[in-house]
Amino acid sequence: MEDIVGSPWSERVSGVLAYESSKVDWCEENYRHSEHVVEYFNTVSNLVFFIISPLMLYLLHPYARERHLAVHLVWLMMLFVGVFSLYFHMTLSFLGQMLDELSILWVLALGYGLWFPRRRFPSFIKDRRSFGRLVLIITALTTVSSFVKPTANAYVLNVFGLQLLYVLRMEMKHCTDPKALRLARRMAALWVLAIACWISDRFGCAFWQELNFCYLHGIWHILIVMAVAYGTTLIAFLDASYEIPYSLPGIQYWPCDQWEVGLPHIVLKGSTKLRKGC
Ligand SMILES: CCCCCCCC/C=C\CCCCCCCC(=O)N[C@@H](CO)[C@H](O)/C=C/CCCCCCCCCCCCC
Ligand SMILES: [Ca+2]
Ligand SMILES: [Zn+2]
Repeated sequence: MEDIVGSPWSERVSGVLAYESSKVDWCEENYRHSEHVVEYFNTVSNLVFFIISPLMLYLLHPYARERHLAVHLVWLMMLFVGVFSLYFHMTLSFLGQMLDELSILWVLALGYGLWFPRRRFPSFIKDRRSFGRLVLIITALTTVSSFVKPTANAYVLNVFGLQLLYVLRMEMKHCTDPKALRLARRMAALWVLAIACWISDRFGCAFWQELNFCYLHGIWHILIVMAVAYGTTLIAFLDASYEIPYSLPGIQYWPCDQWEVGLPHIVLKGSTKLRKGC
């Protein structure tokens, strides 16, 4: 028994679970508010995932019901990203870092598989099913290679994020709906603010420590979840306009549509019975 406990394998397992076993450490001072939570504000700020994800699941339900219930997996997985991100900042463990980063990778992959516009598929891809398989293979390979140099993972994810924004920009070129254009501008503004916080926390920590303001990574959590809420609604709107145009998709804001304040979502103004009858 002692042999098993003392084996290199069990040492390795407890190593990856150990507090501060990750090589990544954000600007916020460690153990400032609690001896059990390494980065307190960075941990607590993940609550935004648990507020926004259920709301988005509820708000996108009419679109998901009409298009495909698998759409719900995106915000269900965002809940897991929130859990893993919370665990990572609470412990700064290597396991926490990998769960946090790999869950983001798989949400991005799911989003690509579900929503990547059909007309932009590579020429050798026939349908969405084959495209899904290609995304699955690339994601599985990226998952394995993420263990080679874990400190590079976050940068790779940001490159995937940039590619996603490029696809969205290309798609918006054909869009004339003023509400969708405003939504796209807001999403871009949120993303720019979010990434500025992420980079500043990573590379400008000495400056922020002088100002005694080390909360930028926590603010990134809040802004990026809002950017994803705006981005997924925009992609869902474009997808519905091409794939289920009879449903006459529109964009509305919850709780206040008049002022366009809050969370955006899709409303389907067209009759779905019409399609089923034809
Ligand atoms: C046509 C494709 C549609 C794809 C839709 C995909 C929707 C989900 C996209 C991204 C999920 C991002 C979740 C962010 C969680 C943050 C957790 C975190 O802070 N982790 C850090 C460590 O604590 C880690 O260093 C962060 C790494 C960088 C992550 C980069 C994510 C890129 C997000 C791009 C979002 C653009 C907005 C538009 C979304 C539709
Ligand atoms: Ca820290
Ligand atoms: Zn984080």
